[in-house]
Amino acid sequence: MAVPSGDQKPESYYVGVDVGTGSVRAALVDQRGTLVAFAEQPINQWEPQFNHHEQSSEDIWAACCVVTKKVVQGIDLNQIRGLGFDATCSLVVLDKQFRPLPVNHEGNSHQNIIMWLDHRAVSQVHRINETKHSILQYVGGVMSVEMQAPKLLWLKENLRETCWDKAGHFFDLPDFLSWKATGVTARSLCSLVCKWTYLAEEGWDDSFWKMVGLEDLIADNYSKIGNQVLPPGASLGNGLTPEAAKDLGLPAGIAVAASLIDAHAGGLGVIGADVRGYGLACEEQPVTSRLAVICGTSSCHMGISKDPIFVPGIWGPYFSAMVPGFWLNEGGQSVTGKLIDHMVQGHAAFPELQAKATARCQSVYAYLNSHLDLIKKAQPVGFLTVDLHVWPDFHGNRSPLADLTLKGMVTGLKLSQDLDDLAILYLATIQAIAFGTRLIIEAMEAAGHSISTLFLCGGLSKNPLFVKMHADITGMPVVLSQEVESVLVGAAILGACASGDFSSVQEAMARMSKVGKVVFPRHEDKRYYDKKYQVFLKLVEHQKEYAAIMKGD
Ligand SMILES: Nc1ncnc2c1ncn2[C@@H]1O[C@H](COP(=O)(O)OP(=O)(O)O)[C@@H](O)[C@H]1O
Ligand SMILES: O=C(CO)[C@H](O)[C@H](O)COP(=O)(O)O
Repeated sequence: MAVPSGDQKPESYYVGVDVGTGSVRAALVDQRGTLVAFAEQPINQWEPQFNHHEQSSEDIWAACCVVTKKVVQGIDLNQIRGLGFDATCSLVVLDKQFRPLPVNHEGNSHQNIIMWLDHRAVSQVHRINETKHSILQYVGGVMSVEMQAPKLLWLKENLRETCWDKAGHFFDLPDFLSWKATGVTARSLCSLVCKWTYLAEEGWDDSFWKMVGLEDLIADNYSKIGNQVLPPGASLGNGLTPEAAKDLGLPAGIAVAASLIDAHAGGLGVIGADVRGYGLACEEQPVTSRLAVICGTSSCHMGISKDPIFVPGIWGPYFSAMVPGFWLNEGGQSVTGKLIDHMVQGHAAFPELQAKATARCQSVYAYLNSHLDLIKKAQPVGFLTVDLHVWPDFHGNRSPLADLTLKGMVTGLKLSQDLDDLAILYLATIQAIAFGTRLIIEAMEAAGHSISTLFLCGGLSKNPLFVKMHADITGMPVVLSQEVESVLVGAAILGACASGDFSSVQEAMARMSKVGKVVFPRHEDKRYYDKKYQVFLKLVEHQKEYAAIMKGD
C-alpha cells in the first residue's frame, strides 16, 4: 500500500468501494481525489443456463470487506471521514428476515442475485413494452430486459413459491451494500430512477405496476422495493453500524453515503474535471458538452442536460440520477470488455498469445497492441481492417437500436488462424465497439445533445488502442483522468459528500476529478473511418434483411 509522503499529508480520507461485474475494488482517496491505496478481489459468477447470470450477495459483501480492510491498513482510522459504494445494477433478493433467497430453479439460495446482463426475462419485457405505458418514455421508449421490472415479473411467474412469496426485500446491488453497511433500507434516487421506473418528482406510478401484473409490490407503500428515497451522496442513518464496522475494518459511525450505480459513479469521477490548458473545445462550453463513457464489461455513455431530452433507444431522461439538478441520458453497449475477451479467448491462436504475453510479462492486450504495431508496417494501425468488419451486438443492442434480438456479425474471414489473424480480429472488434459509440452519439445529437469531448474511464480505458480508436472513429478528443480508477474516485466523492466535507456533489466533483491525459483524433484518417462506418451500418441493415427472409414463407 502506498501512503503519501512529505509534510503535506492530507487530513481526511474517504473510502470508495466499486463492485464491478468481475471484481470488487476499494480505494482510499484523499480530499484532492488522489488514490493513496487500492485493492481488488475477483467475485464469483454463475451461468446455470444460457443467458441466466447469477451472483451471491454474501460473496460480494465478503469481497468488499477484504478489499476495504486492505486499503486502510497502516492509516490512522480517525482520518477516514466517509464511505461510498457503487455497484452494477443487479437485482438482490432477500426474505423478510433479510436472508438470501434463490433466484434459480435449483433452489440455491447462495445465488440470490440476478445480474444486470441476465437475459432470462425476454417474454416478460416484451409484454411490458406491449403495454405502451407512458412511463416507458423515460427509458428511451423501450424497456430493456436488463432492467428490474421484467426480472421481478420473471421471479413472480417462475419461482412463485420458492422466491416470490417469501421475498421481503428486492434491492438494487448498490442499495443492498448501503443497507448492509448502515441497516438503512432507503434507496438511492439513482438506482430507483434508472432501473425501477421511479420518477424523481412524481415517485412511483401505481398504474404501471398494475398494468404489468406486479400490483403486489404497491402494498405497504412499496416497502419491498423502496419507499424512502435519497439523493446519491446523502448521509444514511447513523452511519456505519458496529457490525459492519467490524466486517470492514473501519470505525463505527463514519458517514456512509446513498450509493450510485457503477457507471454513474464513473461519470461523477470524470465529468467535472477542470480542463483548462489542454486545448479542448469543452473548456469554453457548458458541462453538457461532455460525454462520460464508462467502459468495463459493458460500456455506458452518460450525457447530461439542463432540460429533459427524449432520445429514442437511449435510457432516460432521468432527473438528478447522476449530477444533481441535471437530466441524464444513458446510452450503452451491453458487452464491450466481455466481447473483446470472448473474441480473443475463443480464437485458435489464444494459447500461443497467452504463452508469448506471459513470457514477456505483458497483458494479452499489451502484447496484441505491440503485435499490431509490428504488422501494420508504414500504414496507420486502423487500416489493417480494410476488409474485416464486425457488428458487436453479440448480446443484443442496448442503444440506440434497443433490440435484444440482434446478434454479432463478422465479415472478411480467411482460412488462417495465426496470431496475425487474432490481432486483426481483436482490432476490428475494438473498432466495432467505437463505431457503436459513434452511433449512440449521433442519436443523442439528433435529439438535442451537443457533445464535443469524451471522458473515458473503466478497465478498457487502460487500453491505448481502445482509447485511440474511440478518438479516431468519433472524431472527438478523449480525456483520460489522472486516476485510472476514476469509478472509485466517484464512489469516494459520495463518501466525501456524506461526511459533510463538501457542500455539494458538484463541489466535490470539481475538487476531486482531475485530467490526466488527452488523446486527440487523427483527422487524416477520417475518410477511411467514414467508409468503415458505412459498412458498419450496412451490417445491421443486412442482418435485419436476413431475419425478414427467414421469417417469410
Ligand atoms: N490492463 C488492461 N489493458 C487492456 N484492457 C483491460 C485491462 N484491464 C482490463 N481490461 C479490459 O477491461 C475489462 C474489464 O473492465 P472492468 O472495468 O474491470 O470491468 P467491470 O467493472 O465490469 O468488472 C476486461 O473485460 C478487459 O477487456
Ligand atoms: O447497466 C449498467 C449501468 O447502468 C452497467 O452496464 C452495468 O451496471 C454493468 O457495469 P460494468 O460493465 O461496469 O460491470
